This record gives sequence, structure tokens and C-alpha cells, in this order.
Amino acid sequence: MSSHNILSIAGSDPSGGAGVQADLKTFSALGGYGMTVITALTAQSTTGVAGVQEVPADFVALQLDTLLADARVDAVKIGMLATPEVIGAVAKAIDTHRLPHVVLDPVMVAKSGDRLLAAEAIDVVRSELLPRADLVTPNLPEAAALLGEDEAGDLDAMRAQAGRLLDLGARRVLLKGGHLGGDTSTDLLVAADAAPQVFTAERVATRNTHGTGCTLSSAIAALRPQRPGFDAAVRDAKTYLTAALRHADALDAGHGTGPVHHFHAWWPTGARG
Ligand SMILES: Nc1ncnc2c1ncn2[C@@H]1O[C@H](COP(=O)(O)OP(=O)(O)OP(=O)(O)O)[C@@H](O)[C@H]1O
Ligand SMILES: Cc1ncc(COP(=O)(O)O)c(N)n1
Repeated sequence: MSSHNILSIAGSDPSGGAGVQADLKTFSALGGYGMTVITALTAQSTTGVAGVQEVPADFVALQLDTLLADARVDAVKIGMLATPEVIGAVAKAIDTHRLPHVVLDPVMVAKSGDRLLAAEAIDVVRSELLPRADLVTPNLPEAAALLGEDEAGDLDAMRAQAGRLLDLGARRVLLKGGHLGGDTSTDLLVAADAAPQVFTAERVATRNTHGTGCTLSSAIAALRPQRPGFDAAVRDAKTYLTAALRHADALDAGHGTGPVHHFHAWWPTGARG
């Protein structure tokens, strides 16, 4: 079988831990062929974001239309979008090119606390992108911002908020519980037409968690064309992320919150599909 083309629409992180750099490493490790449309440059390291240079929306549209006039895309991961105008360009491309398996990571704030999405753009993510995504993967602060509510503090509150995100028009929601703390890290997958599923992994004792959200969403996009449904793709993506976290301390990529390790030798060939 020919390989799958996986497109990342996201920002650039020079430190290689998040953004399109993390996405490409993930796609390759999981057997996909990676493509990118870059929405913003960041000046960023493991210690934080020094600046953001947004790409004009019409140039994001030109990147998308040029690529998609030529190449088949089998799944899409959307990350940092920066402005309402860029969100509009991406929403239009999803419709025009009928993009399949769209995984939306609604990136708002970097782990370092720096803003990666204009505050006024949250309404546009809710109205333009949530209904167009096949799966949206918010962390707890992002879910709270999309709903205009306080952050969930336990699994019951996560269930309720995930349900309200479906009410807003999302097809499927993977609400990530990484911010809850504890010995395990638990995420909740809900869909309008299926029973909720809980995915729990050991919490890896590392400070190197830069790009965990980027890695999980791009692993889901890479695996979805190789799996029968999103539940199997999410299960295996979480296994991949947990292994990448376990190997993170082998890297020496800066002095702050370091990246996870996309070292594909530990990912069994059979699991690539
Ligand atoms: N220390 C850890 N050990 C194992 N899994 C973790 C750990 N930290 C986070 N995770 C998992 O990583 C994924 C992303 O976590 P989180 O909820 O922190 O999302 P995020 O804040 O969007 O990530 P990012 O800050 O990279 O955007 C989730 O599946 C979460 O359960
Ligand atoms: C370009 C880009 N995209 C996404 C993130 C979020 O990742 P994190 O929350 O781990 O900082 C980031 N820091 N930079």
C-alpha cells in the first residue's frame, strides 16, 4: 500500500519540540509522509516564546491551495493558527478541498504561558473550526475558554464539559486531562454517536513535556488512516506519546521545559499498521 500523506497546518517552533517540527517527527515515526502549511513563525526555545510573526492569511490560503491542487491528503492536524483571518482561510480550505480526518488541537497558550492565539480568535475557532473538525483535542484550559466556563477539576467535570463541547457542534472531543496532576494522565473521548471512552496512562516523571499536545494530535492524525476508527487511533497515539515522554530525558535540547523524544526504534513496526 502506498504511504499516507499527513498535513500539519501549524506554527514553527525553532526548538523542534512543538509546532510543525514536532508534527513532522511524529508523522515519520508512525509511518506517514509529512507535509506542512505554516501559519506563524515563533522565536521560541525550551524556556519560552520571545516573539511571534504571523503569516498573512492570503499566503496561508496560497500554501493550502497550491499544495492541495497537486497532492492527496489522507489526514490533517491543525495546531497554532494565531489570527481570526488565518482561521477563516483554513476553514475555507477544509470545505473547498473536502479534507478528511481533520484533527484540531485548539492551541491557545504555550506551556511557558505565552499567547499563541489572539484572544478575539477564540470565538472564531468555536464558530468556524469546531463544526468542521472530525476530532478536537483541547486541554482543560482550552476547553474552559471555548465554553466560557471554569476549568474542570475532575473526571466528572471533564465528562460534563466534553458533552457541552459536542453541543457546540464538535463531532468528537478528546478532552486531555494532563493538567489535572496525579499518578496517571487521563483523557476522555466523547462522540455524539458512541459511548465515552477513558484513556489512562502512567504519568511519566519528567519536566520535558514541551509539545505533548502537538505530538498527541499529530500521532492521532498519522494513525487514523491506518486504523478502523478514531478510538483505535487515540489509543495507539497515547501509547506513542507515553513512550516519547519516557525517552524525553535522553535529549539535551535546552535548559527549560524540554521536548519529548520521537525515537522510532522503540515503536514496534507491527504497530505502524
Ligand atoms: N507527565 C506526563 N506523563 C504522561 N502523559 C502526560 C504527561 N503530561 C501530559 N501527558 C499527556 O499528554 C497529552 C497532552 O497533555 P496536556 O493535557 O498537558 O495537553 P496540552 O496542554 O495541550 O499539551 P501542550 O502544552 O503540549 O499543548 C495528554 O494525553 C496527557 O494526558
Ligand atoms: C508553534 C507552537 N505550536 C504549539 C505550541 C504548544 O506547545 P506547548 O504547549 O507544549 O508549548 C508551541 N509552543 N509552539
